[in-house]
Amino acid sequence: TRSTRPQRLLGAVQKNATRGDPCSVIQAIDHFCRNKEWAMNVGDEKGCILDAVVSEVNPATVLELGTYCGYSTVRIARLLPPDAKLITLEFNPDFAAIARQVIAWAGLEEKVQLVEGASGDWIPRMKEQFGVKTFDLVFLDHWKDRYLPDTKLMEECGILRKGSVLLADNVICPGTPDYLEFVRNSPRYESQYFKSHLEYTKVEDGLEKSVFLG
Ligand SMILES: Cc1ncnc2c1ncn2[C@@H]1O[C@H](/C=C/CNC(=O)c2cc(-c3ccc(F)cc3)cc(O)c2O)[C@@H](O)[C@H]1O
Ligand SMILES: [Mg+2]
Repeated sequence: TRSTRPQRLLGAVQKNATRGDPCSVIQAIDHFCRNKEWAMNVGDEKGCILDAVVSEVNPATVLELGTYCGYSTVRIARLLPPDAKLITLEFNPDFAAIARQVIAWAGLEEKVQLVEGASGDWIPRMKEQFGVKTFDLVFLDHWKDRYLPDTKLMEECGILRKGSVLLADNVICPGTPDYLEFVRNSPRYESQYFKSHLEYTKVEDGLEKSVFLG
């Protein structure tokens, strides 16, 4: 049977990237998506903004919602200090299997814990399951209608602390209007929009950075 796009993306990584070299994995995926088949990775342009926020926050604990093929997982994990931890949630087992191999090819398994399951089920269990009290940085890139409910859930579960940074992809395209309205109008967040473009296209998109004020 015909391979899937994530399988072909993994093939491009294994063919063109150097094992243990995260930058070559990122480049291989961006080249594949720009020249062969578009895929919903945060991409190189928004990826540079992601890199800047990760470097600024210098997080010890990161939560990623929506792993897909692991592109942003690799982008983030490559910038983390040695004993920092990135937990990434993915409920599609086929995508999770691809992402594990992409993360392994980049040599970042030690820093990444990929958890298969739905964010709504796992957010309440972060403390007991992984011993993580709060997250310094959360990257939201899963179903767009889950950004707001999951943010409210993270608040309720107490996994955000004063100063925790939420960084949300696709706030313009496909768009997350209810989430954007919430973080921009809630007194509990200080929000900032980073204008960019939809990955590998000229369409406007951007990232919203929201600092939880406690
Ligand atoms: C509650 C829950 N729990 C766990 N995993 C979850 C989860 N909800 C989803 N997932 C997982 O996360 C990824 C889903 C990502 C959704 N992203 C997008 O839909 C997306 C779309 C575009 C896009 C833009 C213009 C177009 F014309 C077409 C597509 C661009 C993007 O950057 C996107 O992120 C995917 O791997 C899915 O299994
Ligand atoms: Mg996205």
